[in-house]
Amino acid sequence: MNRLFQYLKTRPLAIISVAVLVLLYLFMIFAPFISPYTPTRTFEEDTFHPSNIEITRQGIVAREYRVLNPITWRYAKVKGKEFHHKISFFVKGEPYKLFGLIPSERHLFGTKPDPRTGELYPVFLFGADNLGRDLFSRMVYGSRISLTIGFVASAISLVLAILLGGLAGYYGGKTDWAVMRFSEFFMLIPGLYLILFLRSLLNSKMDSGTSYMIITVILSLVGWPGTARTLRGMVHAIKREEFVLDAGLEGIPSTVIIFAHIIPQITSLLIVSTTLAIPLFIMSETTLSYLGLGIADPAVSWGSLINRDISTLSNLKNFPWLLTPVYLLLAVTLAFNFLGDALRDYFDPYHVVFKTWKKKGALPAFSRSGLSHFRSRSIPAQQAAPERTSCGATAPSASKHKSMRCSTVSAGTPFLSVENLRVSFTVLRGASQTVIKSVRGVSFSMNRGEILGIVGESGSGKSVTTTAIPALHPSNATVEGKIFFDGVELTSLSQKEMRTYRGKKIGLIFQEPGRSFDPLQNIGSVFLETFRNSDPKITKEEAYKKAIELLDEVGLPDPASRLKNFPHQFSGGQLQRIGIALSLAQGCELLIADEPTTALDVTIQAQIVGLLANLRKTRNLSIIFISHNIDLVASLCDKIIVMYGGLIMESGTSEQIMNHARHPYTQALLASSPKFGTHYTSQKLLSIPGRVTDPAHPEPGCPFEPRCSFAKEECRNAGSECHKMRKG
Ligand SMILES: Nc1ncnc2c1ncn2[C@@H]1O[C@H](COP(=O)(O)OP(=O)(O)OP(=O)(O)O)[C@@H](O)[C@H]1O
Repeated sequence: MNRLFQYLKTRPLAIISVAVLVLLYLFMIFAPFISPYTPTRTFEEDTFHPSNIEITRQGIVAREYRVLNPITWRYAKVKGKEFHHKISFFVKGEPYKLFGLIPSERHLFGTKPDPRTGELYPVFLFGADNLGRDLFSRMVYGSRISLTIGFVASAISLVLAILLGGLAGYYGGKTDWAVMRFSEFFMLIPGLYLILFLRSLLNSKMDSGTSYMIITVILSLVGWPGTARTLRGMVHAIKREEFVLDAGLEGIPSTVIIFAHIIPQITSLLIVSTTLAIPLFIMSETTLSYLGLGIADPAVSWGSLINRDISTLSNLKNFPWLLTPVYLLLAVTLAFNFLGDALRDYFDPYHVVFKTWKKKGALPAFSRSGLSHFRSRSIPAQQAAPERTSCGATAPSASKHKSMRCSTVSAGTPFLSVENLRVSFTVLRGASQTVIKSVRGVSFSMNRGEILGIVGESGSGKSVTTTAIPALHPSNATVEGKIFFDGVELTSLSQKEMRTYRGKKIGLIFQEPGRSFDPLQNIGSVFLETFRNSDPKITKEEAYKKAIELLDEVGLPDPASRLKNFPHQFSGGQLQRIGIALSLAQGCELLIADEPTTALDVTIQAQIVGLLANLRKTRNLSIIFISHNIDLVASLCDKIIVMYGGLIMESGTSEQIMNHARHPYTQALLASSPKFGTHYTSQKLLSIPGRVTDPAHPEPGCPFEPRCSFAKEECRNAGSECHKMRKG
């Protein structure tokens, strides 16, 4: 709150707006005390009386105007000082009950009884209306309806918008369809006509309380669809963000995901739409009241004041003070808009305001309980003193699985072994279901501390193969085969058991690191939550110290000062480093790097590759490195797998693949890769002819056969082994 106040101090218009609104709401709460009279009190002799307050040498006085000009029939000043009535504060006046409870007769200001006549001369701060009622008192009382109706109606419509828009965006499908059609019904008719239509359906003679309730409900019903549709679009987009998908895969309940991950992303939108909706609702109520369909007598609202007091143009010309409620409405609308603008900027971390804050060293921290992406959820297993079992299990939870399944583990067992992996997806193509056979029997293994490269054209099945290891496949996927990780067969684990591995022992980094981070969470708090998940008692200082060490290890310059920064304040390469550091913070043993350098320029690519190579050396980290760039893969990896059409075409050490490639597909890949130092004029860059195989209709034999210049009849038959390779 203090931070918000500090920020608002840098926005003078917002501060003025807050002051105006606070004042108005105070006036509303203390209306009977602030206003000299009740809104229905009439002074029959003073119809259309102008403001009569003057500042003289004697102080603030109410001047008598009770001389009518016989030509204009307007009041004229009565000359002479005896016609002044001194205005006093906390004077006795009409009795009332403050908050309906505390009886009192004191009013903020007024005149004292005339010593000669004992009469109370009326005070008109803004003048009087056609029945001689004090306009100021009526405006103060009118604010009770106008200001609350805006709040209540916008609160109801906001709740409706969050519920319906949120449900539609999050669940999609039939829910989305139903909510959208329902909202369209309300949006088809222009707002004002709809309000008038709904109002006209109801009884025109209602008491004040009923008319207040009815109007609030009508305004809420008309107000929700716009916000709901915007919310639906945002929720729909956010739920596809990696940090939200990851949370879902970790088994976090939908309600937690909605409230911890999604709602915070749309807070700024909600705040802005609420602050903008309030004046809109106030105006709508005013319009209704102006048209005589609003708040019923004897209650007053600003709208009803405008209706009754300025309903004829001659009134406006002769008695301009009757326009005061209009000016007030304008002021309130502007105040809400300025405040809404400032709040939107405060809650938007992308806004330039953060630069100013950074300079002052007072960056606002957006701590969001429960917010994190999947990297930030667990125990740094390596740091948490691993307990070794006879089978070599390293974490306590892993040892449980180990005890069940380690009978197959022997001394020479590879760290990771994938056996005959098949992954297919059932999708709708047109009206019929199609099975996409993305991975069709892939086997490979790697040792601890090894770096394995996977190359192949787009769609060859590299990502599907590797995301199957931590079971990151969607619900329409069917996975067959076995995956042994450190002796534990992963495909037999339940989702709950899998969480011990996914994002923890098995870390992942992707092509676009920015998408794995919650944009509203600064890096320091991401690390803090990561460490707190495993050690709830860890202090902020300890967590930050560890985070700084890790960030230093991955080569982020000046890590201590960067903890306060948000994801958008880092470059792609820096975010990739942070992602790696977060994986390490959770005790990652196998890092799957899916095209981690594709979105980076060559200098940064080289730095990230250097970092991975270094981590393998210092931490004995095992890495699977996926890339289209076969030269880059060869520079980093011990072994390379070449994939195409969901199959391994060829595998071997980097040296074998680069210098003695035997499969025509590998040779074609190498030929189509530009060589460093070669000018395009001296070496023609080749492309592989033909179209990439369709995984919905895979070839029975070698998938490369239709594009291969060495293809023979036998390549079309069952079996994918290349005849060139068979010949040795
Ligand atoms: N969820 C899914 N539903 C249907 N098909 C999918 C799904 N995910 C992947 N595929 C298909 O599986 C095949 C292999 O995809 P994969 O992402 O593994 O390719 P890739 O080799 O990693 O390509 P890239 O280099 O472009 O990332 C592609 O044809 C892809 O369209």
